[in-house]
Amino acid sequence: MARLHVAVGVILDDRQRVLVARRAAHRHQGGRWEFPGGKVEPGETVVQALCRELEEELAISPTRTSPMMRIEHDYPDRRVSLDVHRVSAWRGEPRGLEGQPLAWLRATELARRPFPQANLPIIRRLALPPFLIITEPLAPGDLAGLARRLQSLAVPARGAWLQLRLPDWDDRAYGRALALAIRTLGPRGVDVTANRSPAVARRAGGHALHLNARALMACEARPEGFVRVGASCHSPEELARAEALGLDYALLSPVAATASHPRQVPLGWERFRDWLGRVDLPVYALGGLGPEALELAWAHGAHGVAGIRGFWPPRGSPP
Ligand SMILES: Nc1nc2c([nH]c(=O)n2[C@@H]2O[C@H](COP(=O)(O)OP(=O)(O)OP(=O)(O)O)[C@@H](O)[C@H]2O)c(=O)[nH]1
Ligand SMILES: [Mg+2]
Repeated sequence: MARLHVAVGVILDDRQRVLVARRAAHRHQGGRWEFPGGKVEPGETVVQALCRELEEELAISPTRTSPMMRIEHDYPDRRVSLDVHRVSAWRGEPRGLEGQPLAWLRATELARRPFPQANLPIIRRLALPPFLIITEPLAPGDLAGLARRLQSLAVPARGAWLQLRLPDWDDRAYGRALALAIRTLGPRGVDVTANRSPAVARRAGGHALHLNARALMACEARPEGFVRVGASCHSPEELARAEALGLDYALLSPVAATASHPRQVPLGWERFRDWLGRVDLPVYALGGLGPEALELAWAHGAHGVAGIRGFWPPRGSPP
């Protein structure tokens, strides 16, 4: 059975909602929801096919696309290869030209609708927000200062999570900081990831864990008891280890020059794209980048942007 090559569009608005459509009952995987798209015709590139399908099905013309992932899936009656691209800008107002119902859904809402089995990796990937905000250095034990900084955080409309990175704090103070961050940011929709030993993270109520490159390379297996585990990487070997351990994401740095690590040689975007292309893992670009770099990061294969300075208001500015 020949594999069907399909161009699939993850159409994202500026609040990170995704446009989905319901497939007509009589079609393959009928009645389920889908990301709009269709078969790549002979002689077409994937992006050309995607643009044609979105014109035919939704009356929109994509003006900005970026590669997101590729999925091979075997149904009992059909083998498909989904070439998934983000669509982050387009001309026109989407309409269901084939009479198909449409809906704009947040990542958390996708999981509640029936999708074809092949789409599950897309839905899992969209559950990771595009921004990962890392805490700035802070005087050890200064919980009041941390509370003020967390209050001042302007959460991007596309969604973000926070990595609590306080390497100078001892375990006891770190545990209190983690509990405080979860309490403060949880209600604002910002998930908090601990950058500490699994035991300290668990004791403070943390459910997501981040490993630095040294901890990653020392790990024999994925740490247990966390809904999400990721790692900092600076080389293809470290990325390969993160993938082999079954981690959920990686940070790859430094993409550009940074004030916090002035002696490290930046990777540049071309090497960044080359390295992340060797693994099947969502990778955040880190190093000298702020939220404005998101489209550039997407264009180079990244899942999103991680950073410190570009995400926090200047110190001393009004809350
Ligand atoms: N468009 C789309 N197709 C998907 C998704 N997930 C998935 O398994 N598929 C499968 O990919 C195949 C091709 O998609 P399609 O039916 O949209 O193809 P098309 O627009 O060219 O339609 P046509 O068959 O009416 O010519 C179908 O077997 C479909 O079940 C998805 O999210 N979007
Ligand atoms: Mg279609």
